[in-house]
Amino acid sequence: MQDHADAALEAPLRIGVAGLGNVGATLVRIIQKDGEELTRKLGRKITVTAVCARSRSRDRGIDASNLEWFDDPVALAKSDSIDLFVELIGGEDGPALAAVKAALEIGRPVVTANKALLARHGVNLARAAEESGAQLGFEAAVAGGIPVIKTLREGLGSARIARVYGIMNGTCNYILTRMGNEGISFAECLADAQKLGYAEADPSFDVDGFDTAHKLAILASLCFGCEIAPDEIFVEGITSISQADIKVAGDLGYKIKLLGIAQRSADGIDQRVHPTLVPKTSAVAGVDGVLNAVALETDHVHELLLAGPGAGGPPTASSVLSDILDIARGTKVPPLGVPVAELTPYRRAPIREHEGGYYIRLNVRDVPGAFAAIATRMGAAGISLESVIQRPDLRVSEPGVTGTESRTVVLLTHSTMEQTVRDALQAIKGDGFIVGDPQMIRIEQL
Ligand SMILES: NC(=O)C1=CN([C@@H]2O[C@H](COP(=O)(O)OP(=O)(O)OC[C@H]3O[C@@H](n4cnc5c(N)ncnc54)[C@H](O)[C@@H]3O)[C@@H](O)[C@H]2O)C=CC1
Ligand SMILES: N[C@@H](CC=O)C(=O)O
Ligand code: NA
Repeated sequence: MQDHADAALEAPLRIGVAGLGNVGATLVRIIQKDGEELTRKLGRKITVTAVCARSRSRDRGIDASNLEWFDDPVALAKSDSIDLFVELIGGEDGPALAAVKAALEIGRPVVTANKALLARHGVNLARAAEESGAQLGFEAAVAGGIPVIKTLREGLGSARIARVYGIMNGTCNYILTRMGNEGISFAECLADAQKLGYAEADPSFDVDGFDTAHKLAILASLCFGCEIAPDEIFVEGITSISQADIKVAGDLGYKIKLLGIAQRSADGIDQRVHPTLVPKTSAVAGVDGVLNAVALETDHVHELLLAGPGAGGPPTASSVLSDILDIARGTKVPPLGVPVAELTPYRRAPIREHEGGYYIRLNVRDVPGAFAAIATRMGAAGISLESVIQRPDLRVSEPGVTGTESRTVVLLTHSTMEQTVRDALQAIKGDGFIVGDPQMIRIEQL
């Protein structure tokens, strides 16, 4: 009791928030609404005293009457009128970078949800934080509301992690889930994800896989103690996934998820992001809609799966708030789990050919000899097929081809080297028996 009474006498923690969009405005609303309860929990008052936003007149559902307004995020970051700076502008460079750097350089704690910024500049920002003794929190940057950064920095601090994988983009998971469950088009699902505040300002970061890659690069650094290396990641997005793929995969016992996977090997670290067929019985297959899941395979606790909301204003703002509370409590942790000098240079595992099963969808011309030619190419490459399915009911339109000229054929391969599959498909395409490009999706037996 006495401790709390003493702590209540501490000066309030004055927070400055730059960026009052979806996450920023939600954060301010939550702190304004729950302020008294937070103060009771913490034994110290926390309050948003200053903000920086593009428009002063927009109604964001917040009480702006006592807020100091800044037009320049760097001026806010450096202002003596705040104790902690929150960056919710977004973007890997520009004002977000300038403001975060400015705050850290003067020893001011920073909380950000900006994974693009951290993937690109995380090591330098962690170094700046270390040099000035400032704390840098970014729980919201990876898997929205799931406390995965805290788990890695604190809970699993001593574990050796062999592999981290998961669903790390709420927008893509939401799109794939609704396309599958409701048969809605990709474009309509994306528009809804945007309306719900899940998507990035530029949604191509979501659907082309780069947002997942940013998060994976940050996770890989925390898991493996290496530098952050977003450019070393193989990235494939979900824009080529059709209703037909989701339907056939479902009939074969799989769901399609956009996974990020980072794996330690004797030669380095392998990181990849791509749509993946996962068995319906796997834990990640049950993670639908805007939910994310991160699986951590460790030496002692084996597999740990953390699941929860991956995007949206309230869960993201709640992760920002939990970083704020940690900083208010005086928790001190190196941003990347270890001092920057301890990070090992990122070493990409040599282009080890990916080996696994493949889902291949072809639009096969309705002419004699087509199937025999495909089977011959597969056999010659030594690719063993688990199943071959003809789906005349499912047509994937290709420019210039009417429905009756081709039929959808799906092949599932047994474990094969990726290059072998690619070469065989190239040869099949060269034979002229298929229309358009083959669809190829990796299968993971999780
Ligand atoms: N929306 C989500 O579910 C999640 C978002 N994030 C990250 O949180 C950050 C914010 O995301 P959202 O709120 O969704 O984006 P948003 O686009 O809704 O909000 C960003 C706001 O910053 C403002 N802004 C731009 N330049 C500015 C400047 N120079 N000064 C002041 N304000 C400026 C924009 O006008 C906008 O209102 C991004 O880094 C995003 O990647 C992270 C996890 C989840
Ligand atoms: N656009 C992102 C937001 C959270 O990081 C997503 O959809 O996951
Ligand atoms: Na998180």
